[in-house]
Amino acid sequence: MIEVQQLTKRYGPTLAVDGLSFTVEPGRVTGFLGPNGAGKSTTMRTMIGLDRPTSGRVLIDGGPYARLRHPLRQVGALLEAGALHGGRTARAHLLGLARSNRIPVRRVDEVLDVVGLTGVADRRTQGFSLGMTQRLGVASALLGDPPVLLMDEPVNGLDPEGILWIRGLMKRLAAEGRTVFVSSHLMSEMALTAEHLIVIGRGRLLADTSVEQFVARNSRAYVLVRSPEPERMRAVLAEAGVHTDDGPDGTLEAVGASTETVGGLAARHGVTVYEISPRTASLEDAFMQLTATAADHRADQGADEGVRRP
Ligand SMILES: Nc1ncnc2c1ncn2[C@@H]1O[C@H](COP(=O)(O)OP(=O)(O)OP(=O)(O)O)[C@@H](O)[C@H]1O
Repeated sequence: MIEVQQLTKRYGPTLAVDGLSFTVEPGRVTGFLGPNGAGKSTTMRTMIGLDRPTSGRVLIDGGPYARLRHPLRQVGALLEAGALHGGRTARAHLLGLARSNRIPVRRVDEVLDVVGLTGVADRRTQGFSLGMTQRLGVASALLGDPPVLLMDEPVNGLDPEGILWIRGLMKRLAAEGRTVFVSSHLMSEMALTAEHLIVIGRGRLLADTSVEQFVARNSRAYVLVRSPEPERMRAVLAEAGVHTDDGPDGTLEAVGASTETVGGLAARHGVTVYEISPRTASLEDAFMQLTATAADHRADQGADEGVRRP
């Protein structure tokens, strides 16, 4: 379990993380979402002691990271791809980590197998593609068989096969009872991988919710109506108790009605329509809306303005 308690991190005038509190539970993948610059990487770095909080704290399984006796056996982290010593082979890199962290060396072959790098284990990493480097990063994170895993944008740079692989891996690790905390700036990616979501903007908590609830609340279904007489159409729909919002290019969005209802009403009242089509707002739209007021550019702004609460 990871407990973030009133975490604040300031870099000079920039408030990167602003009084953030949430808990990451074991046994499920928790997605950590926010637009660029929201404070995700900073939060994750403070979790493993790479950044010191300005105030507040993070507890990993009840204690601060600095006090963990065998950090690599308690927390595995994939934070920056590419931070490798290029002259070494993948196997040598993992053996070095295993030895310095008192991890049995047999784990090296096990994790190479898990990430699919057995065939290139004795090649120097400087020739590795981004995808292979990312896989080696995952192998390093898994080396100590840790109960807590942190991954910062793990699908970045991966091809479609690599993306499927990492999604499956994260779900498997969570199903084994581990705490799996994964950041992304893509809602659609998290909807496919995570069970729970922590959404932040400008360093503040915007939502702490199950993916199911987020989808149910935010996948707004409506019928798009294109008509040369939109105001008549709006009046007819209103009389039937159907609320309309303005859509793009003079269209109407009939909320919560079926295409049959809208088409039937138009025919009965002789309103000309060119298009009646069912639509669903995408999760990405919902995420953008949630975080819109919390976009970056905060260095010169008051920290309290414009942030929506869940
Ligand atoms: N070492 C640093 N020095 C100064 N400012 C920093 C530093 N690290 C991060 N910041 C600033 O803190 C804010 C949060 O950055 P952070 O990288 O944590 O966001 P993020 O959500 O991970 O974004 P991204 O998705 O772009 O990685 C940004 O305004 C960033 O410019």
